[in-house]
Amino acid sequence: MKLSTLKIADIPRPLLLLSLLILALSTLTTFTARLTQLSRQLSLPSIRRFTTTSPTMSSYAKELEIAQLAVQRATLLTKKVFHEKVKGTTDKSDKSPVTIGDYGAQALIITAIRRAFPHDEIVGEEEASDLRSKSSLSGQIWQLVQAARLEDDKAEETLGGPVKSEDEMLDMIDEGRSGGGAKGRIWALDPIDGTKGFLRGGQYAVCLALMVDGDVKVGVLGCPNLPIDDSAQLDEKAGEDATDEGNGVLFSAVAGEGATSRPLTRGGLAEGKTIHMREIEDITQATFCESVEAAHSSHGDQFEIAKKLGISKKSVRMDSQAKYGSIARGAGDLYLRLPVRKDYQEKIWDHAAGDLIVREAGGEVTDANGKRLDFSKGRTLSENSGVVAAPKAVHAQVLEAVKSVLGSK
Ligand SMILES: Nc1ncnc2c1ncn2[C@@H]1O[C@H](COP(=O)(O)O)[C@@H](O)[C@H]1OP(=O)(O)O
Ligand SMILES: [Mg+2]
Ligand SMILES: [Mg+2]
Ligand SMILES: [Mg+2]
Repeated sequence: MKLSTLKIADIPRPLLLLSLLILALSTLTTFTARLTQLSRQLSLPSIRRFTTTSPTMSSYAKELEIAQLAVQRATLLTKKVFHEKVKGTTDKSDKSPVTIGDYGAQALIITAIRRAFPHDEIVGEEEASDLRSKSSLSGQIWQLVQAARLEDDKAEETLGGPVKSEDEMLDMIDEGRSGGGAKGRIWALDPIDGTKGFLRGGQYAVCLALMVDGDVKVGVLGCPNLPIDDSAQLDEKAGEDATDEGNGVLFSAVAGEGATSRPLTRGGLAEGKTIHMREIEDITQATFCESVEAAHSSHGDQFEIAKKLGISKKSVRMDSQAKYGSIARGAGDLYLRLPVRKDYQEKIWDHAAGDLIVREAGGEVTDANGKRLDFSKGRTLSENSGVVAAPKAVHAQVLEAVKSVLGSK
């Protein structure tokens, strides 16, 4: 029989039904993929939820993978600098320290974001102007950036390959200049949070978060010096004499999908585990975390708040957003950060990832007035004052103690 004379009636029924089924399935798949893409572009969470076909398929799967791999790769560089005696430390205009580790990690992470999401904005802590006039420092960073490769070709390919030249590296650092705001997709990046801890041999974190229309949707924290074991409880020495030997954890969260921890590796991503905050039956037994640096939060107020709650255990002093990660996995319970100075505005990159990870692990994060942290106001949390993070069930009780101590000052 000639093909041109083939009639539908001549095709065997089972074959016809099978062809129709394949056609219907492929049309549905294309339609669903297009709808997901459209909803992402328009930031329509309701459509996105509807089109997510399986509960294990994340709404921000690609963003999460890139963010985790980029942070993991950057920790290869920061770990190397952590072990160097000389860390290329300089002072910024606000007198805070910055090292070759901070610049190198920012260059690596921004390069990965630029390759995967060329239209997204980035709010990064560092900028390259000082490096452009200090060529020896820039050269040292370039050596480190070239050496920081994941030992997994597929992972490197996912990240879009290495930084191409020293000039590109400087340009990438400067791509973190966005002013932030309430519209669109904006990444918040702190390449080394807790630089003072990093220099002292304490805890530090590589922090990255994606905000969409001012809301944090994806958060990743790389903490090379925290124990891998989620159940390792913090003691008062946890923030001191830290090392990455046998340690290193990568925390992550996607809005509405929970929080996860996995060991940091030198290659691809390790298997992750869901993490939860600890359920506190008796607040007097809670472990509370605070900054090491007395200039960053009020140790005096925090002591009074703990006393008011009946907590007699000494606080755990620890640098960086490692505090958020630690309470999110129940290694500690509370994180208090009460302002020392009225004029200091917290930076979004110091809180975005940690805020989401704690909330997704069953916690509540507000400022000292009980307001949610507002990441939509630009590079700083200008509408907030301090941070109070606690398991949901006891947050109101903790906040009451905060208000009572601050109100009586
Ligand atoms: N006066 C301050 N109050 C609160 N945080 C501060 C203050 N000065 C600096 N910081 C920030 O605290 C963060 C470290 O927090 P922690 O003490 O919990 O480790 C750093 O990112 C640092 O920002 P930066 O160094 O970028 O200026
Ligand atoms: Mg920081
Ligand atoms: Mg920093
Ligand atoms: Mg800094």
